[in-house]
Amino acid sequence: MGSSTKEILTIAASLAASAMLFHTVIKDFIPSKIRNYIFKGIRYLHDHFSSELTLLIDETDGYSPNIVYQAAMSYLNSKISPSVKRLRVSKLGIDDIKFNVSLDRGQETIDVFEEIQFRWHFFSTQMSENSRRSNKGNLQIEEDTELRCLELTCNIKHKDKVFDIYLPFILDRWTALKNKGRTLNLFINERKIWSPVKLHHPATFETIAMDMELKRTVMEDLTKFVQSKDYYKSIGKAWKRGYLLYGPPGTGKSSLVAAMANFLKYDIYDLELTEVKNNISLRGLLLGTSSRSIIVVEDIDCSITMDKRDIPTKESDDENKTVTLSGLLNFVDGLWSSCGEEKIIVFTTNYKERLDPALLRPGRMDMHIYMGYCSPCAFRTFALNYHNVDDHPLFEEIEALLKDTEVTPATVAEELMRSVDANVALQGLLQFLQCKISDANETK
Ligand SMILES: Nc1ncnc2c1ncn2[C@@H]1O[C@H](COP(=O)(O)OP(=O)(O)OP(=O)(O)O)[C@@H](O)[C@H]1O
Ligand SMILES: [Mg+2]
Repeated sequence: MGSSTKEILTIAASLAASAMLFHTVIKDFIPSKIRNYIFKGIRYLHDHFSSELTLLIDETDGYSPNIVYQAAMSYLNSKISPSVKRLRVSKLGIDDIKFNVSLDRGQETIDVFEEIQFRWHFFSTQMSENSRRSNKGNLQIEEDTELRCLELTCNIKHKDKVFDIYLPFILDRWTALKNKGRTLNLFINERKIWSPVKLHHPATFETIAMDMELKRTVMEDLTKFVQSKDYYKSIGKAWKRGYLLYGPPGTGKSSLVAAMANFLKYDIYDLELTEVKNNISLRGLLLGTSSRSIIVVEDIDCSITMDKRDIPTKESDDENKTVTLSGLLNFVDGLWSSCGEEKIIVFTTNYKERLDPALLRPGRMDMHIYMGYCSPCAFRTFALNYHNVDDHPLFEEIEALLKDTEVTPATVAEELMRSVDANVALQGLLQFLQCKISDANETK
């Protein structure tokens, strides 16, 4: 190629690039139809003359999270170039030494890897779903959805390196980080998309105060589950396990879910059913959960109307209007979960007796775990964890009172935290229990 031709191409490419920049500037002033028309022309010019390779990495691949996107986001957070002018900053716990810094939408950063320059651009588009129709012609969803995307650009001559070295490197790094347990995520459903936040729940099986035998059974059950891939395959069942945690408020059900996640190094998907519009959205969300995760539906008795599971006269109508128990149970039975592996589903409730029998049927939830009022054994766990005390003259009296009254572990924990001095804290708990019992006797 002659040098003048090269110059022309360079000028054309930079003109196209400036025009693309122009596009972002004019987007507030020109109607979207005209803007898209102009933009298509500009993009054609740019792609035609440019020697750049551009990869678009969407946050989701259909319904499933795109792990290339997740890995790249995690990688970029540690690679933000000093010239970036808009950053998102967060800190989850006051004890966290570092700030979590990430790119804001619309920002670009440069990463140099093996002397090759890679340009990353983080942006999002608003997809209006007004016009999305099901194959039966029904309007499915009327809301806007934000689609987040990363754009990776480099010289086209590095195409092989991008696919053979750079992206695998980013993915390996992410897998290593995840396995170290540093990046457990808690996903929360916002409309039809899962949003991750870092899971920083300190609960572990050591800190959970519950019957020792039951604790051991749960831990063994989980350990057996993760080692049973071949077993599930051989019996033709989806590799998943269901737990129903029930008991009064403040007995540690949510804490146990966090302990399970920390024990297995699994992410948690906290499924808020009241945020889900219909079975179609529910299906999308469930398909969007990744393997090695715990899906939790808290207070299942409140979040789904039990009688909604009756088969509707027009099933498609019902699918569009509401979330039904049958929609959820289809998943529990493995119809959709067979798309992913190694999943645990947990339902929690304060009122097991209010649950639909369909949910309690043998074989549906593999284990029913009762989280009850504070037992002497649970109290000893708290005393050890909070005050490093495994024996004390007041233990006998406290344990005798705990057998006579119903106090939640949350209340006992609160009483024991009132003082850093073990003697004072235990004395306080004793007085609290004595008052509670004498109040109860008076009202009889
Ligand atoms: N069994 C327990 N072991 C350890 N800590 C507990 C236990 N139960 C309660 N706690 C403490 O009490 C707090 C509340 O407990 P948690 O939220 O797990 O209860 P829950 O059973 O999920 O309540 P709810 O039914 O209201 O959701 C926790 O932050 C934890 O510190
Ligand atoms: Mg809870």
